[in-house]
Amino acid sequence: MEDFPCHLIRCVLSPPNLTILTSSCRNFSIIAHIDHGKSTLADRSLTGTIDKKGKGNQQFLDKLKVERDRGITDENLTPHSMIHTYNGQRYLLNLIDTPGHVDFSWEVSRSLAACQGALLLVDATQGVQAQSLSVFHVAKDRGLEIVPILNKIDLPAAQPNLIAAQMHSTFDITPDPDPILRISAKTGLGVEAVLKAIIERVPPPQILSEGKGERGGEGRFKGFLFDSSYDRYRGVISLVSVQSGVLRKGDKIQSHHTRKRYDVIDLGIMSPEEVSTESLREGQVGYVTCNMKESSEAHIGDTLHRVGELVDPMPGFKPSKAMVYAGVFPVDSNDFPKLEESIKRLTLTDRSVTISRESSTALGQGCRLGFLGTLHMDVFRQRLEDEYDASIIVTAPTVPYKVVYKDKKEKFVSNPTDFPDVLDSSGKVKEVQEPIVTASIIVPEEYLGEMMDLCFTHRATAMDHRYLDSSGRILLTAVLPLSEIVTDFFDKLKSRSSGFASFDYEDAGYQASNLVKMSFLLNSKPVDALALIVHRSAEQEVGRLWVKKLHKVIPRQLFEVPIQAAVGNKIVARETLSAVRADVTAGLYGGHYERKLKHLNNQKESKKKMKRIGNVDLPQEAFFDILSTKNR
Ligand SMILES: Nc1nc2c(ncn2[C@@H]2O[C@H](COP(=O)(O)OP(=O)(O)OP(=O)(O)O)[C@@H](O)[C@H]2O)c(=O)[nH]1
Repeated sequence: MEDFPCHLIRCVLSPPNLTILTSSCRNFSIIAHIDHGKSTLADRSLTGTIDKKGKGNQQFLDKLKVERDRGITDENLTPHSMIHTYNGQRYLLNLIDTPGHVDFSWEVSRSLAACQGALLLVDATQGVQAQSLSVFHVAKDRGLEIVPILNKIDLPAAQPNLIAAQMHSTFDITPDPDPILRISAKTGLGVEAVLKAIIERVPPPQILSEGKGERGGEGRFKGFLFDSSYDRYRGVISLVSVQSGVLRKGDKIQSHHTRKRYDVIDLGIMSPEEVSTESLREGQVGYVTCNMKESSEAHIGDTLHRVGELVDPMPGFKPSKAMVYAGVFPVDSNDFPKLEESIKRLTLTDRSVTISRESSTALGQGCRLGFLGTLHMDVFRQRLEDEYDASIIVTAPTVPYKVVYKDKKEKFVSNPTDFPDVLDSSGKVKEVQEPIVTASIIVPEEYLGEMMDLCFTHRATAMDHRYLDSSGRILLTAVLPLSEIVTDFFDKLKSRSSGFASFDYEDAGYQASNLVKMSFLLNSKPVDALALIVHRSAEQEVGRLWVKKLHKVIPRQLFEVPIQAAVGNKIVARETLSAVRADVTAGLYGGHYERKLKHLNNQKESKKKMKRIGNVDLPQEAFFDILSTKNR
């Protein structure tokens, strides 16, 4: 029998001598759109009370503006454990938090991998939003038991019947008997039924009996590392879901991925604060500290085992994949060490950001950062701006393009400077592919036209829409190139729908595309830092737009400067910056007209010469104006 003593849970939450069967463990998460009541329900169900100061409200206030605007919840995944008695039997309920946005799909799926069920929470006044829909799909694909819940039914504006119908059709729920629970997390109405549903509907963790361990009788220890955090004094704190066996203090463990070995210093459960226990057993979810110094050593999705007791690793481990890249440079290049330090400090708590150094002739030394998505980038940028108090230049985001060669080799290119020049002339390149996403937009029907138009102008394909309910809310889906949504798509979506549209997207792989590298020439000389990758159909438009922008910010020179946008050898757009006219005849009083003409002709000649050999220096401010995403 797989019993385990819960020494410390017992002290905090339950009577002495408590033992719990693995079959009485329930690991679940709550998936919800921002403000639909996730924290309130977690507080209410796990502690039975709501902190008067309102933990939910605290989180509400702590949230970065960008997180609120874009509709995501805190990306800190902390499990909470509690004991609940039902029908005379005690159950250990582990709530594993999940980020609400699919930018973090990798984090969503890793935290869902540690669960067997998910509470799908929908606000009865707001209805289903795009974020709830995409996280729902991830949970469904993982085969989790979904418990649909309608929250905030106490509010006068609640429309429980209408929203329930919306949930039936959107989530493909059979209405008879209706599995949707109707609750008010705030007043506590119906919350008891939620706990009952977790116990009755969510299956217990499946114990994978690996070979017997050295301790005989216990299966081999196998832990799934699904999150980690960093503490200045204790190093890396890993959150682990125990798949089989037992882990105790002092055990020697090994990472399957890195093969590095560690000594377990402390372990325990989260209830909701860390509560140290003697052991973590199969079915349990808890924290482990060992002598792991760097957060980069904790690979999310990795399998941990006891040294010398090999186990089959958990399937599907893949390191996080950056989907959006941007360069970050200090405005004053002397500040680079300080900027790098701030970035490193931030990545201690957000390991999904990739960093490499980048140097640009125009902007000096900087870092190239890779993010999971656009929102992740915006959140990181805002944190960086808060942390690092000098100005930074964040270059326009790019996505990782895939260059496929005729000899079947593939190369990922995320910096336009490395993009092949003119595909046809090299002869080696077969095609270029770009990442695409499946986008979902939920919007009232009167904005459907605007939304379709927006998608069309961003190269959408496979556009489809359907009504979610009788109140006229529509789900619009489309396949869009990721590069089209990394800049200002979200802002346009919000302004063209008067703020009513909610938007989310999922990775949909790669697709061949007619992409070209656009270079910009100042006085016929290319400026590397300005190169862009654009779709062939937009080359004229983008070229014209950019030369106009450059024309505005480049200071006039003593000679005329052509500003050109080129694709290969073809100039697609041009503006001419006129010369500053120095009045060379100003000092000539009287005299013959031909004397003046001679001076003017001399000036013309020397300007021609200057133009031939002259370099146009772009001042730092001009780069700031042009490259900064804020001005795009
Ligand atoms: N009237 C009413 N208000 C509720 C209910 N549940 C939550 N709220 C309120 O809705 C707001 C958002 O609730 P949260 O629990 O913070 O929502 P959340 O989904 O966790 O949001 P984030 O933490 O920001 O992601 C708070 O002001 C809550 O007090 C409910 O059942 N009824």
